Formats: sequence, C-alpha cells, structure tokens
Amino acid sequence: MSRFGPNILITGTPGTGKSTLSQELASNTQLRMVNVGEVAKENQLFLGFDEKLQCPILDEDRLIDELEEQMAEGGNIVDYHSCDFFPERWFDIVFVLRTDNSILYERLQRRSYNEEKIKNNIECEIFQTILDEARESYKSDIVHELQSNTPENMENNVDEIVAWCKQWVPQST
Ligand SMILES: Nc1ncnc2c1ncn2[C@@H]1O[C@H](COP(=O)(O)OP(=O)(O)O)[C@@H](O)[C@H]1O
Repeated sequence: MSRFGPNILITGTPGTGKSTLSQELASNTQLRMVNVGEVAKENQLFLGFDEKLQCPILDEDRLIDELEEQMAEGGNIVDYHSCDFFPERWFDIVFVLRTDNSILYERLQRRSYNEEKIKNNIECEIFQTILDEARESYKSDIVHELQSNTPENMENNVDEIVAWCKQWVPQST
C-alpha cells in the first residue's frame, strides 16, 4: 500500500509550539492534523489521572488502535508531548521543538499551570528528555531538533517542513 503523503511527528515539551506549528503546516499542505490529546479526549482513551504531573494518563494501546488506519493512509501531522510509544513505522520524519527556559516558563505561566507543573516541564526541557526519547525511538537521520523561541523561528520551521513535504516521494509500505 502506498501512502498519499508523509506522516510527520511534531514532539517536544508542552509549550514549545507543537500545536501552533502543526496548524500552520496543515494550512500550508494537504496534510491532516492529528492532535493526540484531542483524539484521546474525544474517545475517552485514558487510564486515570497522574497527580504528580497533573495530567490524564493516556491509554497508549487504545490510542494506537484508534489511529492505525489513518496512519496507514499517510498524510498526517501528529502532535504530542511524548513519542516513544508510537510504532516506529508510522513516521517518515520527526521534529523535536526546543525552547529556551525563560521563554518556556512565561508561556507555561500564561497557561495558568501551577508551579509544580511548570517546574516539571522546565526540567523536562533542561534535560532534553523528549529529544533523547525521540533519538532512542527513531532512526537518528529522521530526527530533527528545531528551535521554537520566536515567531521568526516558527516561520522558518514551517517553510523548511513545507519544502521537505514537496520533495517527499510516496513509498510502498
Ligand atoms: N516559535 C514561537 N514563537 C513565539 N511564540 C510561540 C512560538 N511557538 C509557540 N508560541 C506560543 O507559545 C504558546 C504555546 O504554543 P503551543 O503551540 O500551544 O505549544 P504546545 O502545543 O507545544 O503545547 C502559544 O501561545 C503560542 O502562540
């Protein structure tokens, strides 16, 4: 079966700009946006609530079942703050967004996260947890780190990814 477009994973710490970038990409390409958090909410794909991280616990197996068919068709932009549980075969390319601590701190404060949740997310960014996770989960040549501090960064990231999509050639799976 041939995919009609590439599958792109946009990952990174909350607040680094994943959903903004995904929306921009979706409006500049033929690709569909898959916001994993929203898919999980719509289908109630949760196992409970993580008190420490102050967020719902995703039922990863059911989420994968839910998206499998759509991913096999291709042409998806998946946005999520973690990446190690997706099947490796799903993605043609993986982007990890990175944001400087002070900028990220302000963005998370604007979301009214409590101090504990902000601290956990800032630590996640300092220790480049998601970048390491992506490098461990996917072939190194498809994992790309992108700075996401300024609107100019955002614009460049959109331009680069749109250009990459244009040269993408359908592959048999
Ligand atoms: N590169 C950037 N430059 C300036 N502001 C940004 C950038 N990326 C994201 N933002 C802003 O930061 C906030 C969080 O972005 P969002 O896309 O919701 O992050 P995520 O989906 O990773 O949680 C939004 O208010 C967004 O407008």
